Amino acid sequence: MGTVSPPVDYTLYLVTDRGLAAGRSFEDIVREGVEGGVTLVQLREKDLAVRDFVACAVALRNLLGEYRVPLIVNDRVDVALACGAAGVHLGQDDMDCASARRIVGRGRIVGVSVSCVEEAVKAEAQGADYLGVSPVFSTPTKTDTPPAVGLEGLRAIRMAVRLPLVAIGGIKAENAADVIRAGADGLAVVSAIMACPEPRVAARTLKAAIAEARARVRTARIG
Ligand SMILES: Cc1ncc(COP(=O)(O)OP(=O)(O)O)c(N)n1
Ligand SMILES: Cc1ncsc1CCOP(=O)(O)O
Ligand SMILES: [Mg+2]
Repeated sequence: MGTVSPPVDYTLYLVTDRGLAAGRSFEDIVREGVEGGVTLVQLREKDLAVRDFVACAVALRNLLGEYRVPLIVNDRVDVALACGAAGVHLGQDDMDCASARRIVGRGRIVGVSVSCVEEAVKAEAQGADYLGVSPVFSTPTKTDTPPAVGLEGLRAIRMAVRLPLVAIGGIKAENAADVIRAGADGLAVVSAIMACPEPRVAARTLKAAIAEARARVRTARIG
């Protein structure tokens, strides 16, 4: 398993999509999300030239540095290294986890998207730091995905691996408790914060839902 210091808080993971900014400043949305309780941010850019991707990543890393919130870069190991990000997130069609680990070493986070037990077990064996269980629910934000794994699929992956699990896909405050109960350590969201007119409130609401669900899980374990 990869080791990262200091420990990463996966509780509320904001994955960016500037297409959802709707005329607002992308940086302001991220800032408000962080002020509302986002604990980790992933820069997800699909259309930027690599030079612009790096520039954007450096700017975001500087912004997040004010709050001591780590930055993860989606898809690109080179961009993650170039901007001094805390880590990189890789899907099943991106660079494989073992190769990425060889490049970034032990001091950076490598996250891997998984949608079944087999992928989860493999990513754990290859040294991933966390898994993005993806998608838990189908979502208009990303449609080129495997079928949604649902709460049952998430539970099965929880039983199979020890790594922190971040649930992504269709996560909202309304289903946050179910997802935490099914075994997620954290929730990753795009539209629930990026498309919300009040990102600070959205983050706060999600954070409260997670805290309450965790407290209930703890109580149920004791009782
Ligand atoms: C936390 C997290 N989990 C899953 C994904 C999806 O990654 P991937 O399958 O590579 O798809 P793209 O995001 O690259 O379109 C993610 N980005 N973050
Ligand atoms: C990036 C990504 N990977 C799997 S689903 C998804 C999008 C999640 O978006 P939303 O939180 O708006 O459902
Ligand atoms: Mg990817």
